[in-house]
Amino acid sequence: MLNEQLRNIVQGMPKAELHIHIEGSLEPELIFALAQRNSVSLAYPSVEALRQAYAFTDLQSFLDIYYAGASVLLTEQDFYDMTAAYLKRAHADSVRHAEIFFDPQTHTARGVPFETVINGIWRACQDAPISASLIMCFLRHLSEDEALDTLEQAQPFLDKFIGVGLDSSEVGHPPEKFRRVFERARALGLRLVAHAGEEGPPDYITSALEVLNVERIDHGVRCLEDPVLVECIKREQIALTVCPLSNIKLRVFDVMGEHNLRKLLDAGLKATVNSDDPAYFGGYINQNFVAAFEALPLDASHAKQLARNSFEASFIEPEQKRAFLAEVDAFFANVPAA
Ligand code: HPA
Ligand SMILES: [Zn+2]
Repeated sequence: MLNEQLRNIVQGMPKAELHIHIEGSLEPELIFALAQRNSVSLAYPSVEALRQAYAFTDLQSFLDIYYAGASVLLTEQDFYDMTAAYLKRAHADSVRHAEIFFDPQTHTARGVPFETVINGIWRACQDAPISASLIMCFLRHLSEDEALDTLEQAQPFLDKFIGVGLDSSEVGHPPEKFRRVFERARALGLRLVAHAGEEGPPDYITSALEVLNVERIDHGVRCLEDPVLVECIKREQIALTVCPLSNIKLRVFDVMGEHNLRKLLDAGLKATVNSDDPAYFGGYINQNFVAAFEALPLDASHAKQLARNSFEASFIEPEQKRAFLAEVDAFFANVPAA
């Protein structure tokens, strides 16, 4: 059991969340409520039955259920309600700022208009108790032409999102498949991130950096297999948005005690802790901190480092960033061991 002082520290410290798929925050109860509201029929008879299906063996087995869950989202209000619920939950976890992924192709493929998706999510961010911005992800199992088409559809909404990312099935869909669309996004002034090195090999991290020019790597835990890559990530101060509970549920590591979060920090890498898909992986951001700190040799000094990393790695304006970092330092001023 985590001692009470350390638990209070990780729960109360100001933090940013940089790796959260908004569709992955859709709780089974809300899936059922939206299915009823929209007269959508579900393959599961009850909330409990749906929750029982959340036994994953790898990334793909999760994605199949995650896309099925998202099928209840039809109206702007649905997207608003889902996002507002996450933001309220994040606020309770002392999250001051969130950079939220959304997957428009999951919805446009079902006939939901692009503007319905982005307007609902964006409006909830405007009404939120915390600072929040959006990152539009391309589904890597689809073609680059489809990603280019999505970026085209997004052009009238460039004031509503700050960057683009790459998610969904990793192995067999290397970053270089999306070179042109990332080049185009960069020319539009968008920030760039990509999932790499979750299930995929360290080479995918290298090509996300070298071919796509991403500024942050989502997951990236497999980087430790390649010492040259580790040196590069360290030199360039590339942040890794690590998701401990996700990595256990999707069997990237067998048990939390084998997670490499402490090793990433010891290697001097700017690792952060995030929830990925909290409704599916058994916990929001603070539960990720608690689970990792319970199983690994991490103390108050690591908590402070992780809180600072989360703001340093964020895409907020420098002045706001300095203010958040000062808030972290003030919080830890009363913690002797930090
Ligand atoms: O963890 C993830 N990996 C890849 N794609 C995803 N889409 C939602 N969550 C994930
Ligand atoms: Zn993810």
